[in-house]
Amino acid sequence: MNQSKEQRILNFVLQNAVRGDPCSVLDAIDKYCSQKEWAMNVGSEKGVILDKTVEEVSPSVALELGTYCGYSGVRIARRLKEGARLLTVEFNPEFAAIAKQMFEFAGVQDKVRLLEGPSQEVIPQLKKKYEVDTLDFVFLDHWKDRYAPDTILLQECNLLRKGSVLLADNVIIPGAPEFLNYIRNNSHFQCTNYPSHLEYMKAGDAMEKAVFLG
Ligand SMILES: O=C(NCCCCCn1ccnc1)c1cc(-c2ccc(F)cc2)cc(O)c1O
Ligand SMILES: [Mg+2]
Repeated sequence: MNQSKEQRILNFVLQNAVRGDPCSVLDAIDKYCSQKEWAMNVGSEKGVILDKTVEEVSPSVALELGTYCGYSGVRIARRLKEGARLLTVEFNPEFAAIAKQMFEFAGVQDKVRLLEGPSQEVIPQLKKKYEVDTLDFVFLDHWKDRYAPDTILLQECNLLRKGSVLLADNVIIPGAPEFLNYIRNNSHFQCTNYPSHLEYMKAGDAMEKAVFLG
């Protein structure tokens, strides 16, 4: 049975990166996906925006919606302070299996908890089942038509506190118009747009940061 693209990405990392070195894992994924096969990792250019936001927030508890192969999960986890943790949600079991191996190879598995399932089912479980009080940082990178409903769900579940930071990938390509419309017209959020480019391509993309004002 021939391999999936995601399996090929993982194999390239296992053969070309250094076990326990998150940066070498990120570099290997970026090398493979820019030279061999495009894949929907946030990539190195938008990755810098992600890095700076994580450093700024210095979250104790971070949530990622849309794990994929684990690229952004490794990117976030490598920047977390001692004792901080990342919860990452993936709907697709094949992607989740790849990401789990990616986290272990990168050596960030103790900081990352991979939750398999639809975000609309996982989010309401975060407080009771995963012992979350509130979320300091949320990276949205899953189905683009889920960004707005899941942002509403996070509020309904009292998972955001004054100062919680949301960062959304792909608000230009593929685009998240409903989310932008919702968040930019909501007085409880302070929004900032970060123009960039689609991962590994010249096409324009952007990330949107939204700070919850309580
Ligand atoms: O669809 C994307 N991500 C969600 C994948 C499924 C998430 C499943 N899931 C996980 C948890 N809950 C649900 C995505 C797409 C593109 C893209 C851009 C241009 C193009 F021509 C084709 C594709 C670029 C990205 O950066 C993306 O993130
Ligand atoms: Mg994305």
